[in-house]
Amino acid sequence: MSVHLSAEKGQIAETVLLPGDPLRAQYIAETFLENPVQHNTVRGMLGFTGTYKGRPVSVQGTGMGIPSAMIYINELIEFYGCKKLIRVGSCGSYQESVHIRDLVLAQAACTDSNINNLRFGTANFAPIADFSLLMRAYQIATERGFTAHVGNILSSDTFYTDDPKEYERWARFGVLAVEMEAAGLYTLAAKYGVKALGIMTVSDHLITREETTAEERQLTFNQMIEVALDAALDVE
Ligand SMILES: O=P(O)(O)O[C@H]1O[C@H](CO)[C@@H](O)[C@H]1O
Ligand SMILES: O=c1cc[nH]c(=O)[nH]1
Repeated sequence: MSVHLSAEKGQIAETVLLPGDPLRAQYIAETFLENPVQHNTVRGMLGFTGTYKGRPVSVQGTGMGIPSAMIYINELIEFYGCKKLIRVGSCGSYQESVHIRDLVLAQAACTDSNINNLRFGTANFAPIADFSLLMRAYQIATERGFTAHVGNILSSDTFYTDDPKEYERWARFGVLAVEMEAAGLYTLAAKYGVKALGIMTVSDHLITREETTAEERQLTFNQMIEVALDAALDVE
């Protein structure tokens, strides 16, 4: 076991889906995986391993925010040897053209977190998705008629902001949506030379103020999961 995960070495697959919400991890395992076995309950951050179309796949909750997610991602890569990590999360839209329940495939992730200033000082590192996973995910989404947007997102350290219009400065530069983990995932994937992608479903809209329910965020978003699983299967 690693510091925050109780699985034995070899019990977690090379491909891992990473929802922030541990109950979404359970839903994914029970809905999409064959023979899922729970491999983690430490801190209630549920993790499962099963098969998808006969191939081993794990799903591990990461909690909310870059610091929490990076703990799990670090241990998954360093201790368990995970090689394809796909975040399946919710996000808030920053653009009129990106509607609730649409998919956002994060080509890159800006951040207001200090994680990379700690590494690179005043220089900026650009956290980006694995191109093969990104391309395949986009192909699968469009083949199935899902609405998918590819572009830049913001991984923010804050969910609640003092200024409700703060999103405008990011939106002006084409940022599609906000969530709280992808920049951390992409940074660690670059550091360790593994493949990563963030696929998010729009759960709420910063401009129109439309939103999905907590139950939807926990239990639905099936299009995103299908795209993540099939893209992972198709990319070596
Ligand atoms: O739905 P998840 O995957 O948790 O993702 C988003 O939702 C949480 C905030 O409500 C943050 O973790 C954010 O990134
Ligand atoms: O981090 C997030 C996730 C969903 N919606 C938001 O506004 N922010």
